[in-house]
Amino acid sequence: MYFNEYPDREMLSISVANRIAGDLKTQLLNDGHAAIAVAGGTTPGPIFDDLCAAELDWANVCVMASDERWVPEDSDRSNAKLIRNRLLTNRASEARFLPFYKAGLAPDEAIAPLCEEVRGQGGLGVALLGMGTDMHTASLFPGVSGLEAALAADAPELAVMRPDSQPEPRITLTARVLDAAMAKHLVIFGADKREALERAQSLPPEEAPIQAVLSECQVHWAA
Ligand SMILES: O=C(O)[C@H](O)[C@@H](O)[C@H](O)[C@H](O)COP(=O)(O)O
Repeated sequence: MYFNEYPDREMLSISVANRIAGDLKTQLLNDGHAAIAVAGGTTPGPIFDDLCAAELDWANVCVMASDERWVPEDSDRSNAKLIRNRLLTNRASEARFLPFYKAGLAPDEAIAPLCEEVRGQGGLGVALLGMGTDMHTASLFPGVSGLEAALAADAPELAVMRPDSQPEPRITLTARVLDAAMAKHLVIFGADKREALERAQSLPPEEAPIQAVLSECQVHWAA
C-alpha cells in the first residue's frame, strides 16, 4: 500500500484523474482495450469530472461500477446514474458502459449473465475504490452473509450482498477481481476514514474487507 496525502480534495481529484488516465493509456497500449471499475458513493464525483476530459482512446475502454445498488438507473441511489452523469460525458462519452442493474430481474437472477459479461472484459486495468468507516469497499461489507465466498480466491466475478446497513441489495465485484486490477486507487477523505484504514491494517479481510485489495494499492487521502 502506498499512501499519498494531498493539501486539498481538488488537488487530489486532479492528480488521481491524471494517474488513472495514464493507467488506462498503458492498458490500451498493451492490450488494445482497457477496463475500469469505479466506486459509487459521494467520493468519486469530482474525480469523474476531471477524468471524463482526458484525451485517450475511450472507444476501447469499458467502464463498470465496482458495485451497484439494486435500484433503477433513475434513482438517486444508482451508481449507474452517477457514472453516466459524471464520468460518461465529454470525451469519456465514447466509452462502453457495463451496467449491472437489470430491470425486472432480482439480483440473483441477473448475476450469472453479468459474470459472463465481466469475464469477457478480461482483467481490470484500473480499480478506483472508496471505503466506508466500517472498512468496507465496493459492497464487500464486514459481517455480511456471503462475504467469505466473495473474498475467496476462486470467487466468481460478482456476488450478491444484502448488508443490513443498506436499504437495498447490492451486486459487487468480488475481491479477487478488484485485487487483480493492474492499478488500484483507493480514495478516502477525512480523519475518520484515515483512522479506519489504519485500523484495518491489523485486521483480517473478513473484519476489514478493504484489506483484500490493499496490496500494491495507491491510497489517496485529503482532509
Ligand atoms: O456503492 C457504493 O457506495 C460504493 O461503491 C461504496 O463502496 C463506497 O465507495 C463507500 O461506501 C464509500 O462511500 P462514500 O464515498 O459515499 O463515503
